[in-house]
Amino acid sequence: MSVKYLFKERLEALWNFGLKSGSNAGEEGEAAALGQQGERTVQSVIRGALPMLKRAALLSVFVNLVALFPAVFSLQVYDRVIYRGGLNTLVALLIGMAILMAADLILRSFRARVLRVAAVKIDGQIASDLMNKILAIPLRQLEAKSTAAWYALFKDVDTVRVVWSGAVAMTILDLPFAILALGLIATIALPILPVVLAGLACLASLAWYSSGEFRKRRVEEFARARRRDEVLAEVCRGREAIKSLVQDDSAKRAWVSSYNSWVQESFSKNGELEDQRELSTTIMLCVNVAITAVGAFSVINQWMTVGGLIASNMLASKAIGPLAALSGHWRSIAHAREATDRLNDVLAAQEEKQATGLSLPMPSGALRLENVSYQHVGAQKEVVKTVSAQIGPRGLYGLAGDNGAGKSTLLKLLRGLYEPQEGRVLLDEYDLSQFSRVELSKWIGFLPQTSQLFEGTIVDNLRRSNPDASDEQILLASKRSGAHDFIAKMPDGYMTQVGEGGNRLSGGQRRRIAITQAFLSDAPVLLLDEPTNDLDFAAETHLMAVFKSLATVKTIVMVTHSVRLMSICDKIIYLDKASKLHVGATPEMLKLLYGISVPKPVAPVAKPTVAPVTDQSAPGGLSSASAVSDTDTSGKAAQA
Ligand SMILES: Nc1ncnc2c1ncn2[C@@H]1O[C@H](COP(=O)(O)OP(=O)(O)OP(=O)(O)O)[C@@H](O)[C@H]1O
Repeated sequence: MSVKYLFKERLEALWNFGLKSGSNAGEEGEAAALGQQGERTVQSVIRGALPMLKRAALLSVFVNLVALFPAVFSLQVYDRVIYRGGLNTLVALLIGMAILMAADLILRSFRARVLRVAAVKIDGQIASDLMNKILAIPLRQLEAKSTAAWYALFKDVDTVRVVWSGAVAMTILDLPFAILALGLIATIALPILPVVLAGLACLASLAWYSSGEFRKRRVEEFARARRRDEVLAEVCRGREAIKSLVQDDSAKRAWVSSYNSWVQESFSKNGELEDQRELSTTIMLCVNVAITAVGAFSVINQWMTVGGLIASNMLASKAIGPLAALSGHWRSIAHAREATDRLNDVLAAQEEKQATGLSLPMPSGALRLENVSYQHVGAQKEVVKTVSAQIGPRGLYGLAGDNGAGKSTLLKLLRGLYEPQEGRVLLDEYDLSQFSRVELSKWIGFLPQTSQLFEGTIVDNLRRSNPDASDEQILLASKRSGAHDFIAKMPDGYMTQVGEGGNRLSGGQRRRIAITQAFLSDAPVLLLDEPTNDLDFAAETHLMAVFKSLATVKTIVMVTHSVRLMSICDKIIYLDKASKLHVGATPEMLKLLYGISVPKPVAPVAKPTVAPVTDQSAPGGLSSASAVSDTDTSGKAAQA
């Protein structure tokens, strides 16, 4: 290693004050973002940043010491240079001050840099812990808060970071040095000391008076700002409904009400704060005037020098400045404390089941509900109450029931997304509650009721649900869902950008991509929530054949209100209003429920457009090229 390199390394270490270089700090943040850090609280993250904060405090010692020198300089200039005509002394003092000013600049920029790195560490770790936590919290807990409330937690991270590494931290670091300035005043201008102490007492009372929110542990303005943001988020999400159903007035009313509530509080509180700020400025001015008056009297009586008067005026602002600034920082501190409590609550929240790590054989796909009950957060009663049923292995099951009967909830219980409060859900002999969500995804494919795509290309979205999927698997799943037809016709094909939430695609196109995602799993169980919603007749026809074919090797349970779709099911599971499950063969159930006979043929199941699917446990499974033929979705078969 060359001397030059060593020197450079030492210099970098000195510049970084023993911290890792900027790029390493980034890597640290990245590692944290990937969830490689253990569980934490906000306090433990701050403790982790303490070495940096201590370095900033150490630098503050030097910064504050250097900051006393201009006063000493003035003292020397007035008392020695002017009275004795000591030009040489002036030059020497000027050189000394130039060196000190340069040192001051370097120390300040070091301190700012150390605080910046501390900010990255604090923000990076809390934000990544929060993100990991949000991803690990059970769906039930996630649903208990609004989207905007989860989003606001990241603003809380900003608040904590700013307080610990911004102006508030600097003020707190500067506070103890008021004593140093007072000591110097006592040495060079003792008669001035009582005036400064009186000023300090006034400012301390003001700081105490203005700390109401800090003492109450609540900043009302920010609580109202969060409510305003929640309304705003809802208005933005519902923009299509607002436009098409002309809900402008109600949207505006909701926004105006939340906005007014926030603005009223903000206006009155900020008015109070401004008054306090003005008062502290007036107190400081009064202190200056009093110092000059008392100083002049003392100089006349030769109790102190003119230099002492000038210097003590400068020192007084050093002594009382941080305390004056503190009155303006209380709300930030109070807000940071509230934010810390909120973040700690979330960081301590119970997580989903961790992976067992066991490599178990693929189940056959037999689902069993044993006296399962489930109640949503905030609901009055159970939506599913002591239900039992045996589903599969293999076969196509239609899950029917009135709106709000609990079908989607039941499907999520079967997927292990909700854990029953009573009873068990079993897949073969395994209780689902022992496995992680990721482990279950290998056994159970799922299609949610609403299709949610994310910004990016079609293929990015497909890979989200199975990052290991090969191009062939993606192609086959797309052909199976019927998505390939429209994707292939797009100018950018699978690389087409879908836009925010998939808004550049039609509802039916989004649905087909969501179905492709479900098909990308090689699981023996497929749970589909209203799969053919938004689909045209031909696409539904195509999928009916696919489902029928897949059901020879998989257990498929689909929630549906479509009698056409129900008619191809082997069995219908009906969830009634009293949360009772009725399972029966399709013809009998359709007659019983809707008073209709199965129209024959409803779907072209006699001549499937999908080749029979081989046992999915065999290598290839869904990806088997023979499983799907290039399907005609024109609906000709249905018309036949
Ligand atoms: N996240 C939730 N928090 C609180 N209550 C919920 C939640 N999700 C659903 N519910 C309630 O549970 C009940 C069943 O909802 P679910 O979505 O399971 O019904 P569904 O049978 O699928 O209805 P639909 O046919 O209309 O889709 C409804 O009364 C609903 O209000």
